[in-house]
Amino acid sequence: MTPIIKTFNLTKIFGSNTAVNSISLEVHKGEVFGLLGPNGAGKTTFLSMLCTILKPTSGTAVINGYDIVQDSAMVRRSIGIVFQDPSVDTDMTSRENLQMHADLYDVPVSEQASRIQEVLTLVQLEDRADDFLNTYSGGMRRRLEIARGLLHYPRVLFLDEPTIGLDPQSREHIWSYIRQLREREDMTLILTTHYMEEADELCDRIAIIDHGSIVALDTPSALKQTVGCEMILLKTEEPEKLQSLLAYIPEIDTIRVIDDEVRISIPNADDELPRIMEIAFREGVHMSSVHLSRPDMNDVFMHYTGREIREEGPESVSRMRMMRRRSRR
Ligand SMILES: Nc1ncnc2c1ncn2[C@@H]1O[C@H](COP(=O)(O)OP(=O)(O)OP(=O)(O)O)[C@@H](O)[C@H]1O
Repeated sequence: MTPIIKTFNLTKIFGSNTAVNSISLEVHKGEVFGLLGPNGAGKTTFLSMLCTILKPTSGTAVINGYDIVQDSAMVRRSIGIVFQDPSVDTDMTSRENLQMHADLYDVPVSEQASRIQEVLTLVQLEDRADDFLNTYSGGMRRRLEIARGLLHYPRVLFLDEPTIGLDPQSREHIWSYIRQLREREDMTLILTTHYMEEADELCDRIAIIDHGSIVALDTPSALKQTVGCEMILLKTEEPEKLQSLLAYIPEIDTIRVIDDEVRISIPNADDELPRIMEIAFREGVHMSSVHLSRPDMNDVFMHYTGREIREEGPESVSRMRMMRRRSRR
């Protein structure tokens, strides 16, 4: 796999605070790569260095073959940025807004009209392209921001919390555009999110950042496997009988009885469940409930950071971040 981003001991220190601590990683071409971490973990600082908004204190990174410090102008041409703060001018239409950005980003004049149409179609805003943005919903504005980040054919698109504050339906739409981008535009996407489900659904690989360092990096399924096994929980009036019937199944890691429940720890619980049900049925063991549980990204996050992301709440996080950014300006 060809890396499109490589970071080498990338570090950012603010006074006595090491916000990003010597991060070295590779992002492959065509990947959707997620950054997860608690508040203040260093995600935005890491992204800001890659986007050439902040200079590293030490270390470096190469994007699309260009060094973020030496060749920052070429890095900027290679990337698109969709950051969280709403930055669209609501007294314009989508088409006018995109036209202005096509000029800013030096999209060749002969290609501008067709490219604008292309990105509008991609985010399904073509029917509303000539309406003023103050008539748009939050989800539509976010879609326009994505379209704008794509105008100049970037090789890498950075999305900071792309669906924060959106309703579930708008979120699903954004997910589907992100998937299409990878397919249609042969693009690499780096996103930060506070939604565990989003990271799980969208990302090929996820890096968990805590206190400025990467504490885990792998595919969502591999990360989940590191934190625990899948479980099948069967309630029955004959738990000991069921335990002895199932005990010989070689795939089972452990099988325990607690009260009226048989608890089976087993990899690939989905695949093994029909066989377990068949044995119980054949031997006449009646079950009052069958429950399948597997570790999710919340368990992974908790395992590696010692914190529950739900406690922080994405909306309050969003507000805090906006306030912080405004106070930095
Ligand atoms: N411009 C700055 N000046 C001083 N300290 C900063 C600056 N930007 C970030 N920091 C500090 O660096 C650390 C990392 O912040 P960063 O915004 O990168 O975290 P984050 O993971 O993006 O958090 P969140 O999810 O809350 O946005 C924090 O301790 C933060 O206070």
